[in-house]
Amino acid sequence: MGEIDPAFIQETEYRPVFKTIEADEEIPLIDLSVSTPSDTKEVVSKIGEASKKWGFFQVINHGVPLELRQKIEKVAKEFFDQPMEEKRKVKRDELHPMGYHDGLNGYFKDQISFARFNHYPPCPAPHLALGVGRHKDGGALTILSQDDVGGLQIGRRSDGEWIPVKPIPDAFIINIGNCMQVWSNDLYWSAEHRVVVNSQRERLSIPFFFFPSHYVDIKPLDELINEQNPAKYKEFNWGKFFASRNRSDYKKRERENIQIDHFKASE
Ligand SMILES: O=C(O)CCC(=O)C(=O)O
Ligand SMILES: [Fe+2]
Repeated sequence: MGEIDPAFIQETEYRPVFKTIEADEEIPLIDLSVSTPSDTKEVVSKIGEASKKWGFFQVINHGVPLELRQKIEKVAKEFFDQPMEEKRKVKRDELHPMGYHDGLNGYFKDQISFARFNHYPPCPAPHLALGVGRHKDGGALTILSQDDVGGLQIGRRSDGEWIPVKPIPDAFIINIGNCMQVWSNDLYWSAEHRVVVNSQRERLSIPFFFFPSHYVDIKPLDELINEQNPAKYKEFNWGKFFASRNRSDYKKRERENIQIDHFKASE
């Protein structure tokens, strides 16, 4: 285990505090197996409640074959086990904010959704650093596969307390992104989250970010808006919002990343 890259060292106020968090609450675990219409109704209602209260939930019995997931994890591990100079060839930088990116022969021409492979090596100073700093996912929805190591924490909607997300074998974590929060006019919540690291074990996670097409303009849905519930956001263009977030990821020390709060109607 070598030196810690200064880019990962957090300002004092953002460093993780390793107190034992009494898990007085956890994000909901939702079983997606249904056999009757009333089961479906119940699942839909649980997803709605979880999206309001937490903006995060885990699902089991999702229908994605375990072997497929294991195959993807194996390939990811092979990639991260390569020498650093090989991996550097696909490094993200300001000119190539997406790093290595496969356009899949244009099959997803208007689609800008993508999967990311996050690798967190053991860290010599977990109390100074974060694997991923606090942020909200910008898109519509994220589906995250994590291994059994743990480290993801989410800011509870009610009080901002950091709550760990327990690894559950073969579950997927689903979280609401910024677009969904705006479409629902703040009914559903795009929760802040971060990743703490540890000095013992490496960790792998694979989020899939569902994004609208770049030309889509985002605003609260008309059917949710009325005099009692006025639009809480001004319209903004998703492609521009995303591009600007991507660029400012590389300047985070100088400038705050653009957030949906900047489009609040009252401002
Ligand atoms: O590694 C994780 O558990 C979450 C990563 C994450 O939040 C992200 O890539 O946006
Ligand atoms: Fe995230």
